[in-house]
Amino acid sequence: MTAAVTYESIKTCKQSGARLGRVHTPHGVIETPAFMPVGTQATVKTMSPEELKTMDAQIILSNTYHLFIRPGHEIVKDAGGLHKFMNWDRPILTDSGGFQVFSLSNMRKITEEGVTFKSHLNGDKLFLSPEKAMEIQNALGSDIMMAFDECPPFPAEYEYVKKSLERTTRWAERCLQSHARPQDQGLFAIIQGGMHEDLRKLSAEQLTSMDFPGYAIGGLSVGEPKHLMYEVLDYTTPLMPANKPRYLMGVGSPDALIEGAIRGIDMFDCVLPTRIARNGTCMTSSGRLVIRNAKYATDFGPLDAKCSCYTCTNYSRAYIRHLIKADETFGIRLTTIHNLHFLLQLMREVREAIKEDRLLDFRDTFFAAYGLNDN
Ligand SMILES: CCOC(=O)Nc1nc2cc3nc(NC)[nH]c3cc2c(=O)[nH]1
Repeated sequence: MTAAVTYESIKTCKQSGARLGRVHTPHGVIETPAFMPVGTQATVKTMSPEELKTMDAQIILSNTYHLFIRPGHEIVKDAGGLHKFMNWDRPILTDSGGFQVFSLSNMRKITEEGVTFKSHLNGDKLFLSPEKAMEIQNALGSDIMMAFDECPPFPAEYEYVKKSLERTTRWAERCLQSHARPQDQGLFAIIQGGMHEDLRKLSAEQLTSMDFPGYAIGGLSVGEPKHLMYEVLDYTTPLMPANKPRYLMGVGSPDALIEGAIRGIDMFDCVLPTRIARNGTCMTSSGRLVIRNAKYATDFGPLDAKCSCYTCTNYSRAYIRHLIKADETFGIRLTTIHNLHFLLQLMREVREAIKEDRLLDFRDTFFAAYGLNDN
């Protein structure tokens, strides 16, 4: 049976553990390492699909939990699936809903069967299980689905993390069993194990023995210091199959994207660029810029003189500051366009640096300009 999602290795960087690849999916190819803009409720907030294509977003992420709660996966199915519903014909990855339940819902009860929780919208009592998460993602018709997992809190007791990862493995097995359309949808498993090397190894061994088309690293970017996240990556990515995509969940600051790519990660997602854009914080090549700052009131230059995005080509800091202060939606659109373009452009430059075996040099240059040289 042809797998819906396959990984093509193009080259590895001679200077680091980074690699260039292509992820082939039913809705197109993704050049990796790649950043995935997050479209939680079937939209990357304030962006049209055409604008996302203009900045060459290759794949977007949407949330199973949110679409299950509203409008309901049956409606999306009746619309012809998520691609049709949101008019996006490139790849879509949907998460399993696990993380949202743990991070959004206040009341929840975890059992072997699944998770009972209250809707964060109206308090309705709801239930998610591996089988339910697969039913929803099948209805959405995403190209890459995530196995239903538990992301342990940080910090968490060793014994809790061990029991949790073993249940995540049993849940992954149940996802495989209930996968209705493996020929149309790739199912990625999620490696857990907290900040413990032996538990990460245990989780990786259990999951890679089940031969999923791709693997994610979960349980990170949950409040741990960045050096700890990099340490976990140092000993976890080598445990992952080299011929399958490696996806690091919830990671998206510029420095973490570069450090993750250096450690062999292929795919990233994060709400950061779109979330901080909504309060007027912009990523620029010389660090973060908070546009509300009074000093930009008469600054008629672009957000970033080195940026070629629609926002930097046509509008000034003064104008964008005015719109954000006036709570004008167009202001949020302009900062969102810029932040997404910034990260997508960064990944293009990372791929170029890998091609030329100079990713560590690129990191040093980028960090010096971005103000992250902490060595
Ligand atoms: C995106 C796929 O998500 C899942 O299905 N489970 C899952 N999601 C996570 C999302 C995360 N976001 C962050 N930081 C912002 N850390 C995350 C961890 C997980 C996870 O372990 N498991």
